[in-house]
Amino acid sequence: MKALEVSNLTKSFLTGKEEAQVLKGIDFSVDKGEFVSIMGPSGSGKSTLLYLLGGLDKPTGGNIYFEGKDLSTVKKKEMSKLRRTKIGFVFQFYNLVQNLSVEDNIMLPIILDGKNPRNYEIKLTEILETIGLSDKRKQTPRELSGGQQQRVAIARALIADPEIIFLDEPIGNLDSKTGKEIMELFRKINVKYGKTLIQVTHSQSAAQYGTSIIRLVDGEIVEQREVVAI
Ligand SMILES: Nc1ncnc2c1ncn2[C@@H]1O[C@H](COP(=O)(O)OP(=O)(O)OP(=O)(O)O)[C@@H](O)[C@H]1O
Repeated sequence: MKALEVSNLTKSFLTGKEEAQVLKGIDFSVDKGEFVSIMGPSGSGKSTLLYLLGGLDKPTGGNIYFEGKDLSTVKKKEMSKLRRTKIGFVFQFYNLVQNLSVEDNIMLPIILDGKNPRNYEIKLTEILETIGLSDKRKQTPRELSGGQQQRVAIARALIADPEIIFLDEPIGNLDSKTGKEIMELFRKINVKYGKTLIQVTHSQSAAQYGTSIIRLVDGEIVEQREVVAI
């Protein structure tokens, strides 16, 4: 079963009178349970592609099928619901709410979805254990290291049990040892929990944790290959 299918996807931005075509007809698909890394030079369109796939922005042309559903037919309200329930995001700079505790940050998608956080207590405890922050649940983000803050962001992405998680340079702000630990955690989330992951990364070693690599150059896919375990 396909998690995502993309067909002839294009995206242009208008800056002043100039129209810049950033994505020039992208085609690929992602199976459920895959861990795809999108790589390529700065400005090649990686983040733009990730935001389109995650429904954070709209394409200029082409189609994105999310579990077979054409996103262009999904209304705004339904799209927000889809993002809250089926999609998780992890960003380079964590995007945590500074004055909320670790557990409240993690519960945010549940509260925003109008659900009762009490029903998620057991899940929260399990996730805190998985990410290794059971003893930090009452602390606030500024009391945590960068790696710990990224773990909280990962927990927040997991709490609603999404189908697919998008990662935008998830270890771009971390030292190499911490980055490795975070990548191990993503591998576990992929293999043990069967989540589909799509990451944008500049790091060849981070890409090696995935199952396949898509290389973008100047808004086009120039290479698509399986990751061979070394
Ligand atoms: N909202 C926007 N308005 C205008 N131009 C944009 C917008 N977003 C992105 N671009 C342009 O699209 C191009 C691709 O940007 P994008 O951020 O997708 O690249 P990237 O491959 O992720 O780069 P990096 O590795 O540096 O993050 C760039 O030239 C950028 O200036």
